[in-house]
Amino acid sequence: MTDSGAIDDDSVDAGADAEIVECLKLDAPRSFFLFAGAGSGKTRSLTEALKKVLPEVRRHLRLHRQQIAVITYTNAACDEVRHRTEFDPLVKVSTIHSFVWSQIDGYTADIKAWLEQELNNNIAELEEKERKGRGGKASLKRQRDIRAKSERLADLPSIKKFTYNPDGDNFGRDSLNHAEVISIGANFLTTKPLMQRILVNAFPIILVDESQDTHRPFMEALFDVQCKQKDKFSLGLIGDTMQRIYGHGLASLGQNVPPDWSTPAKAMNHRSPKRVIELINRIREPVDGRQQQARSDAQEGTVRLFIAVSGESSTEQTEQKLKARMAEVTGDDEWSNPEGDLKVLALEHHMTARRLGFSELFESLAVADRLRTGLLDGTLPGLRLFSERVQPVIASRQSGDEFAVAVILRKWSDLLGKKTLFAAGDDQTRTLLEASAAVDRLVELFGNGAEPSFLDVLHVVAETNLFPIPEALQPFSDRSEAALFYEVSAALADVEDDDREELSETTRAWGAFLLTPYSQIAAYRDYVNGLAAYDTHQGVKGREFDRVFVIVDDAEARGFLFPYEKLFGAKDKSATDLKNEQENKETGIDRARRLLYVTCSRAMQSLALIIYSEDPRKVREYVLRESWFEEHEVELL
Ligand SMILES: Nc1ncnc2c1ncn2[C@@H]1O[C@H](COP(=O)(O)OP(=O)(O)OP(=O)(O)O)[C@@H](O)[C@H]1O
Repeated sequence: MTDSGAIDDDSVDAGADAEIVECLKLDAPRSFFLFAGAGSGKTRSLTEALKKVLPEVRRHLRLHRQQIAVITYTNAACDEVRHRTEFDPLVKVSTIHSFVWSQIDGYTADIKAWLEQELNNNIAELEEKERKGRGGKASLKRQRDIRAKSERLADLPSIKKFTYNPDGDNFGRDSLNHAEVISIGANFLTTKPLMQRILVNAFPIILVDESQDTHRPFMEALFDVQCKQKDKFSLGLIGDTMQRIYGHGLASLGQNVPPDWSTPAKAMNHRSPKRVIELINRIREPVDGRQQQARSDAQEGTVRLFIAVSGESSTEQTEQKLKARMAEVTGDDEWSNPEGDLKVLALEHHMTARRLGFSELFESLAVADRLRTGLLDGTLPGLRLFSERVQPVIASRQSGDEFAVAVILRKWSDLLGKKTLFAAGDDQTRTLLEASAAVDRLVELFGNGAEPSFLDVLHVVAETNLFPIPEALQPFSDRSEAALFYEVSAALADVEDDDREELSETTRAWGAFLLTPYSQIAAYRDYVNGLAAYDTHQGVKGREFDRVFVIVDDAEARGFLFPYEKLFGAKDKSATDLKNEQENKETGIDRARRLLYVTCSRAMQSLALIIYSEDPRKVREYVLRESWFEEHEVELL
């Protein structure tokens, strides 16, 4: 080892990779548990092991029509593993939800039986609570739930096949929700020996990446399968308990690893510079004492903690100044370059929306539960009309790129659809001119510095038939602004039963959205397409960036799940925290510490944190006492 804590031999963990390859022998399979810190190359170990093993097992897998299953946390992680394993068809890479659905899809009668029992149990529980409980809001909610579940129960016999979309919302009569799919998969695997055999015959090796956050019931089912089928099956769990940031993970993972499992270990961090590794080691130390070493060629790196008074300073201005300050202390201009390669992380989406300038758009739609997932992943048709059709066509016309205008219109506009062009026969020129004039009308909306609302834009699209209007927006396409207010408030006033209430919530959300400035669409589009410099603390799990700027502001985050102020010593622990600590139960402070570990460990070169605190001095004292930072690395604003 060198003086600075770096290890001379960067291949010190090669033994772990060899151990994993050994486990994946089909004639003598062994399960393994690879749990190692951030940036230790876990994903890389997984893909390298696959590359080594595939040539040896290819013939066997083909002959027995088998595959190796890799379960990852996000679709992006799936793409990464597929890419790294060169899209080998013998490796089935999927997210947990799509994997489980692929196992249970088609077992309609069994799903019906499960759901019938589940609904009956739920209804009985609710009725019992209703008998014991008092009236008021909770009772009304229980009654609504009982009605909805009873209706679903009554509908069951007529369902021919269940539907499920692993990547979206599932609200249809015959659809299953995400939690149900996981529970059904876990239940079938533990209670139906045939399902276990089918699984193991299809996938003699299952590797689960980010297993610390993989859904508890399914993890327990996999342990059960492994225990019963260990001579034919290898289960590989990869992850880091310190990076468990979602409530649905199996908290006890890693505590009772069966003695016949292999437990390869990795000690090196290949991602971060020495100073960042020192910091994340300090943050981790009280949890499990695991410490990482830097590579021999690791840079020194820079970390800074800025502390501001919460609620007092304009965050945008403060953060701009701090980026400039980081450029100064690191000598790296990318920090202050507005187009620079920098990732800014805030806890909640509304915090990033505010900083990127699409707060009104975001807040108006985020209130509706049914719209939230689509809002965050950019799949709401009502928004895509603007983000994927209107916005690009206006930008192309404004920049004089007529080729791009034509491509967008051909792809999305009914005016240039095959049917319309065919019907126009020899008169196609007129149709083309009509479409072009419609685009002109859109562009005119922005003349003389005007700032149209989404409703103004929707009106032009509807009047010109430029693009089809998504269902959610159809009720508004011929409403004036005044009528829209009336429409939305009328829908609200008419709340009576469950369905109406849900409908009115979405209607109100779309109505409020349409009244917000259209100019916010560009920033929103960049954000959901991953092109913005901002992301959330949870959203960057598994990823890495040269420069990372972490924003911590409990007041702005509005939540209670990650109380950073308590973690940083600015606020005292509550009586419940102390009681939980005594009973060895998880506290919010534990959760905040793990999330902080995840965000800080993304940095490949330099890292800045800004904490907006009610008591900056206490924060400073705490981080110095805990040796997270040195004096010169902490700046009070
Ligand atoms: N043996 C190695 N030699 C050189 N670079 C490596 C090695 N292993 C991993 N890396 C690099 O280190 C970085 C982190 O690797 P990887 O993303 O696989 O880590 P991880 O353990 O999955 O991280 P995390 O848990 O923090 O998401 C990547 O840039 C990867 O290419």
